[in-house]
Amino acid sequence: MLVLVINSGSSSLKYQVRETDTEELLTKGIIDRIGDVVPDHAAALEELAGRLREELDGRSIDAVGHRVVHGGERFSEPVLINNEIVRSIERLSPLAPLHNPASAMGIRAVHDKWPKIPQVAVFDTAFHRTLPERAWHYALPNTLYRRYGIRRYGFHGTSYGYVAPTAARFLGIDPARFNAVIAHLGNGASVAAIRNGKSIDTSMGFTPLEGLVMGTRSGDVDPSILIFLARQGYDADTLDDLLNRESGLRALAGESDMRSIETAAEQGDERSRLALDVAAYRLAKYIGAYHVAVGGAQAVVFTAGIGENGWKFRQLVLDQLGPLGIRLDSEANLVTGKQARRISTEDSAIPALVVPTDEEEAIAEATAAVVGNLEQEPVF
Ligand SMILES: Nc1ncnc2c1ncn2[C@@H]1O[C@H](COP(=O)(O)OP(=O)(O)O)[C@@H](O)[C@H]1O
Ligand SMILES: CC(=O)OP(=O)(O)O
Ligand SMILES: [Mg+2]
Repeated sequence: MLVLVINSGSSSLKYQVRETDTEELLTKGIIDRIGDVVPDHAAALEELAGRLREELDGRSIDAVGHRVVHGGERFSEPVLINNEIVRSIERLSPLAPLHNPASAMGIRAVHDKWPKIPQVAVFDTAFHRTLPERAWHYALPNTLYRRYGIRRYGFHGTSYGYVAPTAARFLGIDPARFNAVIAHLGNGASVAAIRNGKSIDTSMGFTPLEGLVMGTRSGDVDPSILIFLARQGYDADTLDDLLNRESGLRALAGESDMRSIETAAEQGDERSRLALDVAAYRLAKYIGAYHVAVGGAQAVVFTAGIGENGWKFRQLVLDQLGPLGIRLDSEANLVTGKQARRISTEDSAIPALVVPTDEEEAIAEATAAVVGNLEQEPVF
């Protein structure tokens, strides 16, 4: 089945076309500067359609799979999209302001352009539906959960669902018996505690803001800071911008891209060094905590842009994990590439791994599975 995978961001649309029967990647690319050079998602889709006509040699797409970040409590599996499902994704927009609105626009644009192609939504939150209540319930009045759905949801689940079994198989462990701590470190970053192959805790919460230091997001802060700032006159939109777009590495180093920060730190820039320190220390603490949560991890796994490529950042984190008996193999840590690999020494008490994620492949497969099982023509 020829599946177009779309990962819509607020200002970009990343796409891949995959033949799921042969696992072949036919083409991939990104259309960025939506809202600027490209006016909107409909225009981005026109651009994409033009590119696909050239790149696919007249072959036509059978299904479209979308990454949708927030699925709330409703979605625990990939679903065939219809109008009611898009509205449900739109209703969840306040809970993932950087992500859900773009997904909904992408879905509507595809429907307007190719009304007959079945579309599937694959949710970042779905993999975390196994969190026990003690992990998802905040210590807040229960009315907030009942009235607004305020609880921990967790994100990057499509990635964890792909990386966890891959890491288990790499180590020769049954994926259903695998205990691990996995760090997904991209623009957004989170950690997941995996016990018996399932998510039992994760650092992102009600929205993708809690937890680690990210490119432009603060991660954990004392909530009183917000109360204090509100009393200074900061309104909700200003706080949203502050925490989601102007904090994290950007606030500490003046720059949100890890490559530039590592280079600047190398050249002696103090702010960049502090940014790396704050981010690595936060992650090391989470790994220690989740080692306890999973009842003893059989592996610590790094994935996504920084996790797969940022060897200096990995070193900063792993150098703090001596108390867990983890020993970094500095040479293995320099190996690059798309293969799963061990970066700890033979005598490390827990293996540290790099396992490249492939959210698009996971989305393509999930999409083909949903569409392959349809008994009748879908109605949007
Ligand atoms: N060689 C590298 N060394 C260090 N960091 C890298 C390297 N390549 C990519 N990154 C970092 O990975 C991050 C982006 O990760 P990615 O998973 O692509 O993010 P997203 O999918 O959330 O946009 C950026 O901070 C980028 O600087
Ligand atoms: C959920 C999330 O933060 O996604 P991303 O890392 O793609 O921003
Ligand atoms: Mg990502």
